[in-house]
Amino acid sequence: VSISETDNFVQLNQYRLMDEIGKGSYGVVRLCYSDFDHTNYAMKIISKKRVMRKAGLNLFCCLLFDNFTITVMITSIIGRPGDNGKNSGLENLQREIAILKKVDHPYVVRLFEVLDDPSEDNLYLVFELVDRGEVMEVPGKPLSEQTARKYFTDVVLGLEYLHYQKIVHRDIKPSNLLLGDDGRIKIADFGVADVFEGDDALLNKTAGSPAFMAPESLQNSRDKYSGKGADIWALGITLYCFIFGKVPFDDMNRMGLYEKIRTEETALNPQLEDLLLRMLIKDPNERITIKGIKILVKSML
Ligand SMILES: COc1ccc(C(=O)/C=C\Nc2cc(OC)c(C(=O)O)cc2Cl)cc1
Repeated sequence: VSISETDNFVQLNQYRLMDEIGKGSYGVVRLCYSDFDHTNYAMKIISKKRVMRKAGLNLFCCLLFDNFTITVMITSIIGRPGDNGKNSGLENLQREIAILKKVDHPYVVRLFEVLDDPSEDNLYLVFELVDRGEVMEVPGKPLSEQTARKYFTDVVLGLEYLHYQKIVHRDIKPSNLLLGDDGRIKIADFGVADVFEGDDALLNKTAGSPAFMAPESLQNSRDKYSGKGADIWALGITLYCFIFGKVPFDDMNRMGLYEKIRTEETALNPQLEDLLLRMLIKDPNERITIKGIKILVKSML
């Protein structure tokens, strides 16, 4: 990887890096332009050190002699029982890249190239640019029902493809759904995705974003839970976000949030829906009255 800092932009091989267009726990995504094919791409920049640290690896120590940097990687993988160390940072990264190389579907983001200079901390993933970025902000402006249904259908087909390929995504949420100029959705971010054998992934650790975690993944029992089922739950929370512009379960405190996910009925309970429908009856003679509303609300409380 030849890196040149001329003027005020970075050139990586044929790619000229431009504005930052995405940011997350993984690192940043920058818009980049290729001199080869005169096309824009999205470049995800991942710090290998940060990935290692995040995976609970000990620090490596770097001894500097003269101008040589002899990096002695003294790492001890703090594996959790049953992890058999597969969660070390670089294994995570290799798994993510292997999955990205395997997927090929109109509703899943496409990886074109990986630029990895062993002597460099950064790893560069070159993706197709999905022009309009994240489908929506959460909390944010709800989508119209028609738009919500359109996007939801794309995600369902994209997720069906991933499950068919024996991949569970494990972090389905609006910020990982990118919107193209063609109005189609692409599922992105396989940072915590997993491949499985047989009919389903049997998981025992949580992953992804707390507000989208399935209740069965938050039980204190050691029982394993279905990876596909957890993706479907996250898809449900995502659809709720499309319609209401916010997540159904929220709490300042992580434990409080988990309790709500485990126990609280989804705010859109049938009675609320029933009340809404009765208030929105076109025919005023059929429409619910204040008296009727008070009876319904009382039965809801
Ligand atoms: C306003 O215009 C915009 C156009 C494109 C973007 C954009 O692309 C953002 C994130 N992109 C990505 C993120 C990923 O993970 C977190 C992955 C992955 O790891 O699969 C791939 C991509 Cl592309 C943003 C704004």
